[in-house]
Amino acid sequence: MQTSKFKSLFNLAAINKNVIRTSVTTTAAKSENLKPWKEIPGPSSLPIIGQLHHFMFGGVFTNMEDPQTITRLAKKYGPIIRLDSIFGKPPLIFLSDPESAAFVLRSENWMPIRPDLESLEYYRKYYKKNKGNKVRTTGLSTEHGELWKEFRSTVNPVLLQPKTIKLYTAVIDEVAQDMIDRMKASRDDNNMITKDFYKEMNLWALESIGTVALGCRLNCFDPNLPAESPEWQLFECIQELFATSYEIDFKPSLWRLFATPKFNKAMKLYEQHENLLKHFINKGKDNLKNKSGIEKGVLEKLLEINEETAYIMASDMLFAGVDTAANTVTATLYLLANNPDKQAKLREEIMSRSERRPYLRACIKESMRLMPVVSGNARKTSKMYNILGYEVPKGVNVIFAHQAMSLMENNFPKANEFIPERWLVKKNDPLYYGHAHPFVCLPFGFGVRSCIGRRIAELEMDTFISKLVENFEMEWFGPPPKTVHRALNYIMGPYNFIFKDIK
Ligand code: HEM
Repeated sequence: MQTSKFKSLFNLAAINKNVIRTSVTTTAAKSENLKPWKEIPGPSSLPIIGQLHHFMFGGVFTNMEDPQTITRLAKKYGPIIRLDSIFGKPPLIFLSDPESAAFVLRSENWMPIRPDLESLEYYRKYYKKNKGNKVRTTGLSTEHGELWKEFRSTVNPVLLQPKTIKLYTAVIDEVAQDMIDRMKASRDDNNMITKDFYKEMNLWALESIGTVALGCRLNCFDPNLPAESPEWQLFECIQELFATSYEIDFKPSLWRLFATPKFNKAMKLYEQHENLLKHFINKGKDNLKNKSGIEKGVLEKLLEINEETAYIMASDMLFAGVDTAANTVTATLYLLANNPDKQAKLREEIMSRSERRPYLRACIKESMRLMPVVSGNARKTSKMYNILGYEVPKGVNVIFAHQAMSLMENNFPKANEFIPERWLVKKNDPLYYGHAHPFVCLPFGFGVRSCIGRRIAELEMDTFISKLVENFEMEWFGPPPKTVHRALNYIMGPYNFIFKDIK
């Protein structure tokens, strides 16, 4: 039981509301001093339909895909916003107060529950079981409690060891070089990529994570790959899965009450994904027979635990590691193309061939602050909280609005500008990132449940972005690309990049 009390020590200036904060949070709070959950500000609620009308024409959630929705709501309602239960989905709270976020995230750090991909959880826990499959642990993305903890403790030593990740340096470099060659070959006379840029970045990310999760090159870049090949099917299946899961997991949907056509489609796609992964893991196992070198890679180590662990982890890596890396690279390229001075500075660092590349790291961090692929982390409360004077009950999904907080001037000065230097300058510089509360910007999540693929993602992105900057002078024309918020923030284009060869 959490008993400690935190006092709020700093001002909240960014929000239009005057919120006088006395205490932040405590689970042992005296509830008589707290305002009830229903009084938390938020869109109005009607009898029976609750807040549903706000999702309809003209409502604040009509355009849920607008990444600025939470910023707008925070301006209107303040740092804590309530959304009631709709169609069986648990109620939701958006928090844009970093100290409260810190308290909840820390308090939930023993066995955190992250509300996420509910339809995938259903597929893994119930749909498979109904078909006669034994299901013990379903994976990091979908498991909670003791089973999650046990599984995470088993796979942490495999995925978080720098020595193991380093083994992939050469093959990740090979994938990046192949993608550069593919991009060079697909430019028109104006040095613009003629292929679908969104797909291209996703192909790069799938090919990269495939080397780790499946222990083999998928060869997705092969221009002669037939549409019915397992490689292409896997790529298409992942894209479709994300679109379908968004429709039923993140938008109001009745699938929790009965099997809707979209729900049935999602189950079919999850099944197809599983079968394709098993095919590729078998290919990876064959590769292991001809392996040279004694150091064991991720697939080999996971297979040593058992085959189910290798499959579950591969599935999670492909779910969590493709769109995330692809969108982060696209965002970084856009920001570099739009800021030629920063791009030139980065090129200088890369061309120096120094092993340390602090400016590259700073550019990626800054891109994840300004245009994050994950707009907010989330936890389901395992107990009652006092947040900013309100009683927040157990079982509520709390979304920490990191994207909104990261773009507030009181957290990061010149918040809307791309300034990688803020991650490198000293304390006495007003731009120094450390002046912001550490829970404002958490692109890889927090604590024991933070991103297990972080090291792999960093290796992939560092390698690919370095090669891009080394090979191309990147320019951008026209307005910024459109970004839509689904489960993640997706950069949808138009992709007005120009990739000129470096002379
Ligand atoms: C730029 C790339 C990426 C970003 C920004 C990112 C971000 C995140 C975030 C925010 C979480 C939730 C953490 C939390 O709840 O505290 C997460 C979880 C996770 N990520 Fe990543 N991720 C990236 C790439 C990857 C890659 C390449 C993999 C593949 C290995 C991966 C695998 C996972 C898995 C399996 C989880 C669930 C962990 C758990 O619940 O125990 N991610 N990621």
